[in-house]
Amino acid sequence: FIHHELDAIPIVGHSGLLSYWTALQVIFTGGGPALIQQGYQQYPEGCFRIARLGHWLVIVSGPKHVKEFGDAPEHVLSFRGGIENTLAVSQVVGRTIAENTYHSTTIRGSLTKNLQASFDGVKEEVEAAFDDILDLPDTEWKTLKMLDSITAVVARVSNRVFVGLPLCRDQTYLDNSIQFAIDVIVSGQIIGFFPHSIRPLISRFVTSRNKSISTALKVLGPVIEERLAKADELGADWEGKPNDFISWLLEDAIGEERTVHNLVLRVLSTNFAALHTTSMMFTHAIFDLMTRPELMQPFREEAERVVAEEDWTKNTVNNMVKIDSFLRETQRLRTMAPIAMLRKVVSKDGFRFSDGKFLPEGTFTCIAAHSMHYDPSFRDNAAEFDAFRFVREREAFEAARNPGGQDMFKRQMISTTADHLPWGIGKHACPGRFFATMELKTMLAHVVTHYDIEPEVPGMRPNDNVFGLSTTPNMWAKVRFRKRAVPKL
Ligand code: HEM
Repeated sequence: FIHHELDAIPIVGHSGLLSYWTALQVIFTGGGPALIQQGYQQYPEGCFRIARLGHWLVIVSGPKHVKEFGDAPEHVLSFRGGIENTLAVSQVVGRTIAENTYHSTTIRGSLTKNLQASFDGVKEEVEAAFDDILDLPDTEWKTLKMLDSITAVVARVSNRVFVGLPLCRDQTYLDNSIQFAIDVIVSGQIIGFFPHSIRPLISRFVTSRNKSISTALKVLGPVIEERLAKADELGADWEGKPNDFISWLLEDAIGEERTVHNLVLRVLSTNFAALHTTSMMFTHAIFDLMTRPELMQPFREEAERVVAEEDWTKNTVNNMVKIDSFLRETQRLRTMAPIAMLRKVVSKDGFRFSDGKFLPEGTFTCIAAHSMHYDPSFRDNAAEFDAFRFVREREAFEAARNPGGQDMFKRQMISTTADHLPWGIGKHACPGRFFATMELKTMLAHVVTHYDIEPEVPGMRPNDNVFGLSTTPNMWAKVRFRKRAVPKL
């Protein structure tokens, strides 16, 4: 905890020996979000630090700092360094994944370019997955554990594009992909408590990841083996090649990445990044919708109108502006953590903001995203859930005679701005956000047109779960679903 170069940065919580007490409180008592909010109120445009076990975490706020933070290159502010410290990726998943993130390029490039082409599969899988997983044969109410049900739907829909049919409906494959992420987080955090020098030793005892990797090798391995064999035999563009994420990965994979083992790890890692993030976000959206029943009708009307105009296409989903605004508002208020964009300063010259604030090499740092989202200086009634906030902002841009201009995009779900950080911003902004947005909007349009929903306890939004510095929608909460008598779409 002694790091004199950080002396200029104020401490929130205890300092000295008692800083361990603060660090333990953050881990075990759920006090992290309140501590960060307290720091933010004291230093809204600046930075402060809180104690974590064994190091300080410098928390930065204000759009100007955020912009400079997001633009900093990897060799100065390292995304990988941040993740490695919390999840020990190189030990838990493997060195190749930690050192080479080419799958992010495939996600940002090929997956995004193929959204239109993937749409029919996504739509079909949304329908089939909700049918199978909610399992509502008639129009009676059924009470469902929401996060589990939604995770099961998201796993199927995402994997329709990642690995295609029939594997995207294979229960062993799906359960394993969901479990892999949980294994990584749990074992990564255990290993992360130990100093780097003994992590390889500790990781031998934290073996669950080996189990999920070997299961994935059994179920997904043969599919990848066949694709590699076809590419070797018939060339990269063989006739009948499926248009899915495995094929796109193979187009980008070179050298040691073209082995079954390493490609299986890439698909697992993509699932890791995609499944729980999307499921938690959609569960939050369901909680927000069920406690605001007045939103059902406008959403139904919008979905029915745009589909009537041009049937179901990716473009139809783009035109659902109310649903887009609602989901963006859910994301704004229900961040996955009080902080975002964890980084490690890896340049030996440290990192200096333009106003002179300095972070030395080795510092862990992040943004007070949640507090910024709730800050009334960035938006009116910031603490209030306003489903149509971004519809109005889009209309205001149109009225300002800038239709289709850059500003229009700034209020859409996919866009990142320095005061709206659910996807991060800058160099590492989520590359899967275009896919996630299409998936989430299609799912929500499907839910509102096919079901009625109600909270298990009338009017009550379940409280979030807080674990250290992460928050999730309530994992145990249940929601009542009923098939609409006459589904319109
Ligand atoms: C609602 C769903 C999602 C949310 C809220 C979300 C959020 C984020 C955030 C906050 C980051 C980190 C930004 C940073 O630290 O600067 C990130 C990174 C990432 N996300 Fe997402 N994500 C979602 C869905 C997805 C999906 C569907 C995929 C894959 C198809 C994906 C792939 C990734 C990858 C690979 C990275 C690392 C980027 C890099 O290496 O630079 N995400 N995401």
